[in-house]
Amino acid sequence: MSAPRLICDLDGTLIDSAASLCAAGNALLAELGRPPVTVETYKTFIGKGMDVQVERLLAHSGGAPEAGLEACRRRFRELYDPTAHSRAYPGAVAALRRLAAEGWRIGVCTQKPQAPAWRVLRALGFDMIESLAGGDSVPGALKPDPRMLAAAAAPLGDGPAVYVGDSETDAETARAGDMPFLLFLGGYRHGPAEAMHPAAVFAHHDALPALARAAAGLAPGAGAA
Ligand SMILES: O=C(O)COP(=O)(O)O
Ligand SMILES: [Mg+2]
Repeated sequence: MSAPRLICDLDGTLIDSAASLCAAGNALLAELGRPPVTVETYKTFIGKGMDVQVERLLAHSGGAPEAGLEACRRRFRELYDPTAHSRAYPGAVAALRRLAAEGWRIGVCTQKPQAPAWRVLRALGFDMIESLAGGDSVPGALKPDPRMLAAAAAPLGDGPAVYVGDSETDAETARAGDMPFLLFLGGYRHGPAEAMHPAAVFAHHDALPALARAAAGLAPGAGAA
């Protein structure tokens, strides 16, 4: 059988990155002479990519400044350091290592541009990731466009594929891409989990390998070999 494939969202699923995004947002606000926002507030801006985050942040803090939205988006990218204040969720690296050792092929599908996404994955020990589709991978497409999921999955062969994410956008992406969806409850979703109709939910990444096997239709403990 072809190797099973696990496609993972990044922010709020593999890494807790809200503090690093919030730090860039607050540095931008400081340059504009505006007061900072809390990480909890910043989490409500996450889900549709960095450009939308900046738009929502500025709308929250008084509207687009004279410099213009595009200039602020560019400045945000310059200020953003994906490795500062980011951490892997407990057990996330171990869960993916375990699946990779069983023969799974693993990719990432994120709204974050590819360069900072690869940087933070390498910095936090996700060396089993083989493919990545980012916000700048498919021209004009962000999740929930299923071309994003296809771009992450295609380099990994043609085995059964499962998508794991944390947000409403991820649930829609999985539906559009016709993949079973596993929902991590500790990320940045904006509403109740039930409304997203996941195949399964988990609160700690220790649970992920068994849920991924079940969602891919594999026997418990079975790998690709
Ligand atoms: O950038 C965002 O808004 C969300 O990023 P993600 O797709 O990695 O969760
Ligand atoms: Mg996410």
